[in-house]
Amino acid sequence: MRYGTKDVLDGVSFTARHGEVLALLGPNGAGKSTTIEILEGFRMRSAGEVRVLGVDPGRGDEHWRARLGVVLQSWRDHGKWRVRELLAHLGSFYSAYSTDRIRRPWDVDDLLATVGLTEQARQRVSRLSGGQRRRLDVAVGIVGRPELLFLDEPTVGFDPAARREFHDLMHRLADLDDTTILLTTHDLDEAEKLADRILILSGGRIIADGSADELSRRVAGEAEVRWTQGGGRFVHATADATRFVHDLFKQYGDGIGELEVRRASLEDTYMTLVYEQESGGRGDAAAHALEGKNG
Ligand SMILES: Nc1ncnc2c1ncn2[C@@H]1O[C@H](COP(=O)(O)OP(=O)(O)OP(=O)(O)O)[C@@H](O)[C@H]1O
Repeated sequence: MRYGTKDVLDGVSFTARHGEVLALLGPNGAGKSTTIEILEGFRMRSAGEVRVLGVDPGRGDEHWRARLGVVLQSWRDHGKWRVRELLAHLGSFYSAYSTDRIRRPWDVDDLLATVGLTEQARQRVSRLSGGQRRRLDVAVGIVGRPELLFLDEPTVGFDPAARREFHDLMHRLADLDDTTILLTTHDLDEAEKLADRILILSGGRIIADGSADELSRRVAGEAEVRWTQGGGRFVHATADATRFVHDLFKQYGDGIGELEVRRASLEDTYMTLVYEQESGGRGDAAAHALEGKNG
């Protein structure tokens, strides 16, 4: 993707498998929204090849669009509508695209309960709180029972309970309905909890692609083992924590207390990779190492 003379995406290449949850991470301005907008068919790429549900998004028709769900970063229309009316209205668009396998749209009362807006059903959209508004955005995105769902920073403004409910909903969509989900987030904890696979975009390129575990193991390498023994506290860094703990118990048995194994968090991994890329250092090398291991 090129804006004017500036390349903002370069060589971005990935495949999402059916029913997979993918999180797109990266610093501000990395190109996450641009990537998602190209896949949604909202923005025409300058070059390259894209297929979404088998179709080039630049040429997607209404039938194709009805199979997608989109939750945008900020969506501030329809303030005068009441919540239930708005969902019923938007849902009615999808009934023509109902199939034997996927009944469209989602029953409105079921959907309201699912996103936790039953009590607000008769309220005007303009009177909702920020978090309730975001729940409505999610409801709008899934009312057509999409096969593929795009979410751009879905949980900004959610309280911890709403965040957890949202994570449960995403798991349900992916596990029960086989929905493929692509989301962007700046919340690394969220990415770790939700995503089967994480893509890190930095400077318009994908610098890492793998599960949270794979990324932390391959990049940071070492885990930290802590324990107490004979009144002392110990810390040891090792690439093979399982074997180390096994040997530790073999040697000291019941003498070991307060055992703790800490892998590098996704945040550690993310910071390392992005720093390497931004400093023009080993980012590419790390990405290639990952690609090689992903095989
Ligand atoms: N319409 C546009 N015209 C010119 N440049 C643009 C346009 N839209 C985005 N850009 C530039 O493209 C780059 C990628 O922007 P994008 O919004 O995709 O990043 P992002 O990763 O989603 O960032 P954020 O985390 O801040 O939402 C940025 O440098 C931005 O300034």
